[in-house]
Amino acid sequence: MSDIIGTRDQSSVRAYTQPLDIDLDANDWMYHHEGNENILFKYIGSSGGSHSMLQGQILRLQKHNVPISGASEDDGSSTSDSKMRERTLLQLYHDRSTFSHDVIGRLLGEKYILPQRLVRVSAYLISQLNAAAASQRPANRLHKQADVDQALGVLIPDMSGDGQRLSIEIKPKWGFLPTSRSVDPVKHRTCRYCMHKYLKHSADKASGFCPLDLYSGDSERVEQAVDALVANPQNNFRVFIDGNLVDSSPVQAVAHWDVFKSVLVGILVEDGVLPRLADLQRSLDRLDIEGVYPEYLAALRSGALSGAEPSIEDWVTACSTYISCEQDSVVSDKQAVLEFMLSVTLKDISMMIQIDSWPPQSLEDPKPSYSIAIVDTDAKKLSKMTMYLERDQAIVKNYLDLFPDTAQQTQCTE
Ligand SMILES: O=P(O)(O)O[C@@H]1[C@@H](OP(=O)(O)O)[C@H](OP(=O)(O)O)[C@H](O)[C@H](OP(=O)(O)O)[C@H]1OP(=O)(O)O
Ligand SMILES: Nc1ncnc2c1ncn2[C@@H]1O[C@H](COP(=O)(O)OP(=O)(O)OP(=O)(O)O)[C@@H](O)[C@H]1O
Repeated sequence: MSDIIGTRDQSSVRAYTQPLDIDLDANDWMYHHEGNENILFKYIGSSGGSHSMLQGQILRLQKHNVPISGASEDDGSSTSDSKMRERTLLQLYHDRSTFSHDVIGRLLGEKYILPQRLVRVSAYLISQLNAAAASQRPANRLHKQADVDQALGVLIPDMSGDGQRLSIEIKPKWGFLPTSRSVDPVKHRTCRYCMHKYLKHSADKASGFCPLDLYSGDSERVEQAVDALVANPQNNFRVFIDGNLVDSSPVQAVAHWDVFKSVLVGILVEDGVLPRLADLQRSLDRLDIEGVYPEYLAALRSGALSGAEPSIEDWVTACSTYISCEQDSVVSDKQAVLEFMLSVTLKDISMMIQIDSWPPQSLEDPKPSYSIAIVDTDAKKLSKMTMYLERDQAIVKNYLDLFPDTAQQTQCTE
C-alpha cells in the first residue's frame, strides 16, 4: 500500500530493558512543558552533582496512573510483588518504545523518532517536581499532575535547543480531505481543523490556520500557514529560543524574523515529512470514522477485537499488513480499525524543528543546518472509538449550524 518504509534501529528499543539507575535530584530539573497525558522537565543540572549523560535531556513523566494489568494490588512492601510490578512496567515502556520506533518510525521514517531511555524515578522526586512546577503550569492543565507511582520516567533528547539554537514546534493536525463517498459532504469541502476550530473557540477567536496550506508543498501557501500560526498559535505553534518558550510574538522575539520565516518555509517545503504524514493519514483513514465505526462494532461482535487495548504485536502486524497490501485492497474489520487508530496518532503528533544557529553568519544566504523530530508518537486508546464518532458528529453539526449554506463554508484545498 505504501512505499514509506523506514529502517529499524533496535538499539534504541533494547535500551529500554536497562533503566538508568541514578540518583535524580529535583533541583536539576526545570518544568518545560506538558500535553494532556505527559509533563516534561528539562535538565539544568544546578544541584552541583550533575550527571553528564543527562545534559541536553528531557524527562517525560506520565500524568495519569500507569495501568498495570495482571499485577496484584500491593503496597510495594513485598519484594516479589515489586519485582513483578517492575517487570510489568518495563514491558509497558518497552511496548511504547516499540510502537514509536517499529510502527510510527517505520511508517514515517526512523530518522524522525527520538531515542528514548528509561530512568528510575522515586515518588519523592516526582512530588518535589510537582511542587516546583505548580506555579509555572497553565491553569487548564492543573487537574492532572505527574503520577508519583510511575517508578520509571523516559529520557529524550531536548529538541527545544540551547545556546544559539532556535526551535519551532508545529502540531500540524489533519492534512487531507476525506474522499469516502459515505461521509457527510461538508467533509469534502472543509477540512477537519477548519470545522473543529469553531467547536473549540468562538468565531472571533478561531484561527485562520488551515493545515492543508501547511501540507501543500507550495511556498506561498506554506508561508500563509506560518503567518496564520504566528497570528494565532493556540497549541499548534511554539517557538523556543535557547530552550525557553517564547511567550511574545516571534516576529519581535526572533532576530530577522522575515529571513527566518523564509528559511522555515523552505524547510517545510523541502523536507519530506509533511507530505509523508498527509499520505499516511489519508491512506490509513480511507473510511473516515463514519465508515470505520461499523467495522469496529463488527470486529467486537465477531471477537476479532476483544474490547481490550491492542497488544504491541497487534500494532506491529497491522503496520506490516498495511505496508504490504496494495492500495485499496479489502482488509479485515480489525485491520481497518487498527489502521484508523494509527492515523489518529499521526493526526496528533508534533514536529520539532531545531535550527542549529540563529542568526546566521550571512543574512543574504542563510542556510542553517537543522534537524526535525516527531514527538508524541504514542498509541491512542481504542476505547476512545465511540468518543471519536461523537466528537466527529459534534464538529460537523456545530459547523453546519453555524454555516448551513455551502457558499458560507470554507473551501479547503489539498
Ligand atoms: O481530537 P483532537 O483533534 O481534538 O485532538 C486532541 C488534542 O486536541 P487539539 O489538538 O487541541 O484539537 C489534544 O490536545 P490538547 O490537550 O488540547 O493540547 C490531545 O492531544 C488529545 O490527545 P490525547 O487525548 O492527549 O491522547 C487529542 O485527541 P486525539 O483525537 O488525538 O485522541
Ligand atoms: N523532545 C522534546 N524536546 C523538547 N520539547 C519537547 C519534546 N517532546 C515534547 N516536548 C514539548 O512538550 C510538549 C508536550 O509533550 P507531549 O506531546 O509528549 O505531551 P502529551 O501529553 O503526550 O501531548 P498530547 O496532549 O498531545 O497528548 C510538546 O508539545 C512540546 O512542546
